Amino acid sequence: MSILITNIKELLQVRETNVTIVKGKDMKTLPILKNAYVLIEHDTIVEYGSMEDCIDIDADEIIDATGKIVLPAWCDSHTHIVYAGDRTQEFVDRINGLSYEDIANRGGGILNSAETLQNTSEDDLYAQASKRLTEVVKLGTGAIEIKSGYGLTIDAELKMLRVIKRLKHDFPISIKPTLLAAHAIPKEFKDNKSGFIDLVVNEMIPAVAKENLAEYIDVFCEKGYFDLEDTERVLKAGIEHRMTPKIHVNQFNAFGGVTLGVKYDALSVDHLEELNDDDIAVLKTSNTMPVALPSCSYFLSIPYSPGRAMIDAGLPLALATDYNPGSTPSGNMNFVVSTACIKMKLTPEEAINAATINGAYAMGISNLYGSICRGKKANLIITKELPSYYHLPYAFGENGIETVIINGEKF
Ligand SMILES: N=CN[C@@H](CCC(=O)O)C(=O)O
Ligand SMILES: [Zn+2]
Repeated sequence: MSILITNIKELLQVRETNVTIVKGKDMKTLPILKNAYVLIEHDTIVEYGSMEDCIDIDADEIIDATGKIVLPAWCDSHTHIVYAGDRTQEFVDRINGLSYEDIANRGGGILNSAETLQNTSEDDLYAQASKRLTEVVKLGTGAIEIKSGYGLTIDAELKMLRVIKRLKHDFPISIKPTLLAAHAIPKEFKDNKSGFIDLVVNEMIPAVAKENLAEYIDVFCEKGYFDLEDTERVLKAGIEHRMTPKIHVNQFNAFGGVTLGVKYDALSVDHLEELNDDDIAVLKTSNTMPVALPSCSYFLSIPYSPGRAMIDAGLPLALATDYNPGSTPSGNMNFVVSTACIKMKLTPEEAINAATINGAYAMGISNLYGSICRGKKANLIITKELPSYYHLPYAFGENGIETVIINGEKF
């Protein structure tokens, strides 16, 4: 099967060499080809170029993209898309004055989602997650990371990870599974946090590793959740079981989580709404990708991660949704890109780099995803007719996407 996309008004993120990360001022550059074509064979981008050179190319299907933009599908490197039910009541409680912290302190929040998930069958959980995943792929997501963390018991964490495994099997997009056992302290361990860490380290991580269900190990390193010592214990155990750290840090407080992540060579450190100069300095010495989650800031009305300062300091930056029932009930990467431009002052070029190639880096797949490059996977977005690619972040809330191609097939 081959597809030839012709007359593309603007072909974005075209890379002649297989660039796998973009940092600092290079993020301002988004290579673009005007009046272009792309040729896909099976699941791979095999050629692209100017329409002037598109002669004698035949394909099983030709898509005329006159007036339209083509770009790599979004790479969403941080989600909790496998969850049960919703937290709409907490949403209303927050409108009426409670904070995210107040809700967690009275036993709601993550514990609320964990209770619902524990009482949901694996099939039902799969059905709920698969509906969400279908929707986000239609919104242009072509690779995604999915975390556990609403189980908090061995059985329920395994249930979540098995659902992720089924999604991986049933969907054409790339899915990366993460074990986030240390997401909140279960009620039964309220006064025995170290007992819960023992359970995570001695039982959950080995059980998950035995079934090979997670590539990454995550911890919610935050005041009231897990401190540096807890985080270090979990990361070490994960690494011993061949999982790479990829952690939640600095959402509400900056107290050394970034340095710890870098010490253990985390693939990414995510959230970073509260970031200080030391954090930026240590990230500069590392291969760790900082990941910002602007829809979480929007939904919780908390500060936005200082993406502008990070890029100006020479760092790379990735953008992801954080799709989850409590802090970000949205998996729309288009909104993330818009919000990063509007609220974090990223240029459209920086935001698109952050949501494609750098998002792929934060999932360890930027050799195959995140740019238009010969030999890379054919995961592409074709927009509706648009005046220019600026309209993607500018016309926030509008769905500019017409077609999504995943692995060389229309989704
Ligand atoms: N902050 C920790 N975990 C999720 C939210 C969890 C929840 O509220 O359900 C996040 O990344 O925002
Ligand atoms: Zn998260």
